[in-house]
Amino acid sequence: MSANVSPTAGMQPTATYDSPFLKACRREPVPHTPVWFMRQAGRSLPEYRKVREGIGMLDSCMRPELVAEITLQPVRRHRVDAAIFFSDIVVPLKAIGIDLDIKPGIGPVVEQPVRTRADLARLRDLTPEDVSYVTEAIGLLLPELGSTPLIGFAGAPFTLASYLVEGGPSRTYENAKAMMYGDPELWADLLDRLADITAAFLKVQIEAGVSAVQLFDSWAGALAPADYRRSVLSASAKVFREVADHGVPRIHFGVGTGELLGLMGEAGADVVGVDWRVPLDEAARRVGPGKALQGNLDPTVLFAGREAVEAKAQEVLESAAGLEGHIFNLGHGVMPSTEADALTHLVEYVHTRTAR
Ligand SMILES: Cc1c2[nH]c(c1CCC(=O)O)Cc1[nH]c(c(CCC(=O)O)c1C)Cc1[nH]c(c(CCC(=O)O)c1C)Cc1[nH]c(c(C)c1CCC(=O)O)C2
Repeated sequence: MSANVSPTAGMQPTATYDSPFLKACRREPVPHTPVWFMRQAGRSLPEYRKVREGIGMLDSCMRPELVAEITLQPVRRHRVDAAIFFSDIVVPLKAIGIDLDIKPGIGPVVEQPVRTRADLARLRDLTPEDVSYVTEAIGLLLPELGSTPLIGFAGAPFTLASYLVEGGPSRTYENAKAMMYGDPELWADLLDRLADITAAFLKVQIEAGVSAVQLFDSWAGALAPADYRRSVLSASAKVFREVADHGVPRIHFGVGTGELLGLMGEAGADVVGVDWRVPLDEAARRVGPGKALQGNLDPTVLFAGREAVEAKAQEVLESAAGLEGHIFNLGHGVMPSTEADALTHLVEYVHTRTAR
């Protein structure tokens, strides 16, 4: 049984359930604004670079002890309010047999892109046995984390499709969008398959004991709102619906999604992640009532020195002052060359400034 089942499910609240991060997700009062960073585990940490030496990215995701160690590193060093499970959005695709790799400095590369109806057959259902190393790693992590919540995650159908159809990272998504505009039926079936795989992957993590889940639709900002509504929203909404009755908060995040925030709210998450382009008070108006917000310091601010970091963090806190439920984060992932100490200081700063 997971350590953070809601009291409405008949369980006693636990220290994890009462953590600032989970309280903020539920829009309850918090002792201080909780902080965590997307990509907090990664190349910004010398201890990460050390343990990853000579081990490929995907290989490292399949070694439970290494996954647990890497997940814990930023919690120990920065005292963030949540851990994020060390994995990657393409892990479930690899686990069902898609021939792909994560190339250093490039990202996920798919050997044979998905372009035709026949290619869909390669996307079989994901079973818990396909990712037993994930369940095992979460089992190792929970006792080590104590009351610090663990966030599970998956890639959203559109972002996964962008890698599968393009065959790798893209700036224009021309092949993916060509399928979306040119063969809407095939596109809908592809996104529906990916929604099932994503929901299954999130359920594995929830059953293993994660306290919250985040759906990364990192590249959804490439879409016009009308196309997002017509061709993407229902697949992401299906993922949120599938995990709705598990009692863990669901976070929805994308980059460059200012014009999509209302629709992302409609997709059904409890918390919406916002990048740095839209101030949080304006984001709250766009997302609509009843949802917490997560964000949104520009990750490049961390290169500008302490004074600038504090001033810009203060701006984020001020624009969040009227919100019910704010989780402090960056507007996108930590950049690899970020000074680790700048992140530690930022956590301390937000905790001190918001202590109530
Ligand atoms: C788009 C996307 C991917 N992966 C992910 C996303 C969505 C988040 C986002 O928008 O950034 C999600 C992801 N990938 C990773 C995490 C770990 C958890 C954390 O946030 O700390 C998470 C949440 C580890 C990783 N995933 C990857 C790394 C870097 C590889 C390494 O350290 O060797 C890490 C730490 C590889 C990866 N994987 C992907 C990219 C673009 C890259 C970068 C390639 C590179 O710059 O080398 C695909």
